[in-house]
Amino acid sequence: MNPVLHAQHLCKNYGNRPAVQNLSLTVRPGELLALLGPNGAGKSSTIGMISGLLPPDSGSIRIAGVDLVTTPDAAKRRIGLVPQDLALFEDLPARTNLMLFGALYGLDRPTARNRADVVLAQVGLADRVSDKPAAFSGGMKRRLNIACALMHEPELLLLDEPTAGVDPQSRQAIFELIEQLKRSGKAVVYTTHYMEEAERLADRIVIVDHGHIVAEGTLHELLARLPAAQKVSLTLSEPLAGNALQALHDALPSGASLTTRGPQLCLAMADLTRGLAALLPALTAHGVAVINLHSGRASLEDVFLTLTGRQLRDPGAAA
Ligand SMILES: Nc1ncnc2c1ncn2[C@@H]1O[C@H](COP(=O)(O)OP(=O)(O)OP(=O)(O)O)[C@@H](O)[C@H]1O
Repeated sequence: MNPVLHAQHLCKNYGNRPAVQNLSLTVRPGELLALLGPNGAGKSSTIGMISGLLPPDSGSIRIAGVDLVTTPDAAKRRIGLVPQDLALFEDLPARTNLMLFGALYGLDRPTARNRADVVLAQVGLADRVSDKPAAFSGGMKRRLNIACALMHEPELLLLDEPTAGVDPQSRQAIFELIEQLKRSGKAVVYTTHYMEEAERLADRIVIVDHGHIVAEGTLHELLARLPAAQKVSLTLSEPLAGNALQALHDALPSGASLTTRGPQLCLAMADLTRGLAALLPALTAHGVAVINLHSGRASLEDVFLTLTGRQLRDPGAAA
């Protein structure tokens, strides 16, 4: 199947600051590619370039075979952009909002009206056609924002952090909508810094950091790059002092990876039983008790940590 998005060697600098460096992406019909990275990684700049809003300094972008740089109008008709910041007219009814977007994409009035009702049903807002976004919840506004991008039936959908600030119920509705769009053959690029979203929705994941691709593949392929796909998380009675942490590192067999965040301690290694047998006595020796323990498989967070030595998510950020 020919790719809907074929972007190659994209570069973007702001002044002297490189934001995106030699980044290439390919997405096929029915495929969702998650662009995952911490704040400032270059996700929005990438979306800006592949939506035709931000000219790349270099590189090429083809949308369903159409060159976005040399024939922007024809290429943009195939793209639906859902920007990170809501782009809605708060005091106009939902259907009017959609019809305005339809007009922007060149739909005539009867077609725009029909499409508005179709997409409102798709995003679960069929009973709110005459209501204004000003009276909507954050999640409902997000869903209407997505509906706007679907008016002209684009082949490529670009979603820039579409669940920012939404309640769990709307988040679930957005996930189901995206899965339905995928099934209908849309190609989707989805930026997020929530690894759980990438794990749930993505067919392929591209992890970016400082404008570079640091890893890409399916979730399975990315996890397979880790030295240990199993881990155990412990909640301690108190955070470890620096010397205690060093002592734990010294006590562990080689190949073990130990990370801490406040009173949370995470151990990953191929043979967890051997690791725990060394770790637990060392904790006791430092007078630290274990108040909770659970084991699980490694996550994209661990992939990022292994590749960059840093955490994907700002430890202070809300989930
Ligand atoms: N208009 C701009 N002018 C100057 N620098 C910019 C501009 N937009 C982005 N940057 C810088 O480019 C880099 C990449 O930013 P970008 O917004 O693309 O990242 P992001 O991964 O989308 O981040 P976030 O998750 O916070 O939205 C950052 O260092 C940012 O400060």
